[in-house]
Amino acid sequence: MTEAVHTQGLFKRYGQQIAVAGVDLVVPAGSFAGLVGPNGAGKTTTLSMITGLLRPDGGRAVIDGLDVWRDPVQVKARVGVLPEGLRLFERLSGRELLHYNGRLRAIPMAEVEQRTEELLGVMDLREAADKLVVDYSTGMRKKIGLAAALLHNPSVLFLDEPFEGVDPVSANTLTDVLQRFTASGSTVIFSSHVMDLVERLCDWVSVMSAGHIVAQGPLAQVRGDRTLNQAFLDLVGGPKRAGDAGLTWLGANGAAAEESPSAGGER
Ligand SMILES: Nc1ncnc2c1ncn2[C@@H]1O[C@H](COP(=O)(O)OP(=O)(O)OP(=O)(O)O)[C@@H](O)[C@H]1O
Repeated sequence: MTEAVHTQGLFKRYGQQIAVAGVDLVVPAGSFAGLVGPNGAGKTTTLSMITGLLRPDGGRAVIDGLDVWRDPVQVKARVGVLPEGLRLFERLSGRELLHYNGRLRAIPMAEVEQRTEELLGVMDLREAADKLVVDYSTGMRKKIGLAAALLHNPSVLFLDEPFEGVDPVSANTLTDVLQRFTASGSTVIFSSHVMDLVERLCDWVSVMSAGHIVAQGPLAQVRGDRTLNQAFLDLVGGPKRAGDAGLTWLGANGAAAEESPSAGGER
């Protein structure tokens, strides 16, 4: 198995809080891989360390055989990233943003222009191409961010919650683009909370909980004879029943209103 990504003992601490507690993540080349885990499991911190955005306190991350923190320039040429809390140049139009990214990547201008038009078309952003990014909707921002991440044809694409805020039609478009991308041997790694989506798209899954990888492998192996959602709940230990947390007062409006003297019919 050729590995697109692997990490060894990746570790990050924020004060007393251990966010990532020695993660060995493996993703085979050509996979459509899902990184799943509950809120606060350490997914974003892990992806940030693997993509060279956040320096680990320990361990190493390797992409296409290159150490992310020793060969940062070579690694960054090979990866595309759609990070959480995407920051874009708001005063550029969508088209200008893609041109700018292409020039940053030293792609010849004629090539940049051709790729830009194709990506704008596929993402259904042609009509909005000359609009400033500041005026884009959440879903449009995701799509232009993904287009920017794809423009240099990376070998590995990292996406943090790529489908959040994206309408179903656009989500289908994004899915098509990403499936075409992996079919040609490139690798997609995305984090998500939407188990149905991960189950539908991914052939490889890594499950994180409390800073650790608790399961990892081909989808069929991680899922077993359960749905991925059930496997996830079994692995991370959920769900908590609302009654356990109290909340006896919640939703009692009708009953309270009937019992309340001020609501009664005595006048
Ligand atoms: N900059 C920071 N400073 C302090 N603690 C942080 C910081 N970033 C993350 N953490 C903590 O690290 C842990 C992992 O956070 P992270 O954002 O990686 O989780 P996640 O799995 O991506 O969560 P979510 O699904 O909610 O996005 C959490 O406990 C979080 O509070």
